[in-house]
Amino acid sequence: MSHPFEDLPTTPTAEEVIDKAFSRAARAGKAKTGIEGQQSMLQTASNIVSDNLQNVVTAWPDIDTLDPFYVELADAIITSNVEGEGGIDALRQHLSEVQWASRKAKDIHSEYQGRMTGDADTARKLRKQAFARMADIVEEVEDDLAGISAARDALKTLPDIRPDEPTIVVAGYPNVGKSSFVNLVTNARNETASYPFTTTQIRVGHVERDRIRYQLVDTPGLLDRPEAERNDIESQAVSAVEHLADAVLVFLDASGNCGYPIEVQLELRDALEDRFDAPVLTIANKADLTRDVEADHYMSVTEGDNVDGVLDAAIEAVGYEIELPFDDE
Ligand SMILES: Nc1nc2c(ncn2[C@@H]2O[C@H](COP(=O)(O)OP(=O)(O)OP(=O)(O)O)[C@@H](O)[C@H]2O)c(=O)[nH]1
Repeated sequence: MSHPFEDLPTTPTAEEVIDKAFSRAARAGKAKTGIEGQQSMLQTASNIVSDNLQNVVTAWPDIDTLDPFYVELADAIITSNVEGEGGIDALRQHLSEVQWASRKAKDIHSEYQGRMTGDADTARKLRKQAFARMADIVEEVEDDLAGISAARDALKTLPDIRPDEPTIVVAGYPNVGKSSFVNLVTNARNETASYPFTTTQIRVGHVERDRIRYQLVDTPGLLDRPEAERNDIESQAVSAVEHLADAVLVFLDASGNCGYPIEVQLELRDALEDRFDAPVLTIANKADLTRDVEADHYMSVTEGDNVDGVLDAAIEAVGYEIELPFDDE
């Protein structure tokens, strides 16, 4: 399984839908003459419009049944990446408008089909009228299709984050060694995925212990600054990450090499401790340079000192256990 927005197909524009419908209809019309030709054109155009619009809607996962992590993250991503778009509520509205247009194309067909009797000329006139109305309907949802398309593009490259997988979130100020740690323990630089989140990315790596896969999430630009400096979108992204975390590692760099005094790093740690329900462990990294700070664990990623110990502690804090069958007996 991957994330729910990965396989979304490209969204057609209103113009593409209309062009496709009318050119297919013209072809269908050539195969038959008289009234039948006109009826066949109408049937084809209506089917193409209705099906193409319906496909746009059904390609999306049911937002109401998505994990709250995805809903919140998608909302933040659409709001921050798609100009003028009002997040997931606007997306919902776009989808329901397109659904409406799909039904309307079918209605126009049934309305005109019955009337297209009599002579071929009248049938042609009615067919043209029906086409004009169908084109109007599709044009009416032009902005909705554009909105859906933009949301799809923004969400497609979401990293493969799995809300159901036990998750260790790595936090701390920039340059304290978060990505060095994630890259080392997940032992696969290329496994980390990036998501351009305004100025921010989310990096994900995986590690397996006792046949359980853990995901390590590093959110540079997000959990590495005081709450007060975050804008609304970023706060929302943080709350998405809150849903996700089963344990949090806050990295400190007491050497000050990272460029932030230890006091402000400790303030961030305290704020994260307050904010997250999951256990928060304080990790003093760069212990090869100094151990002059109180912490739960000391580590040097570059020296490979106690890196496994920290990972073990995180996994223990997650406390995830597989339920074995027959455990009760
Ligand atoms: N001496 C020492 N240097 C370290 C250690 N861990 C990381 N560094 C160095 O610290 C610098 C920053 O490390 P990163 O892993 O990029 O830090 P980060 O927290 O991921 O930084 P951002 O990507 O900005 O969020 C790099 O030059 C690392 O080589 C350590 O244990 N000891």
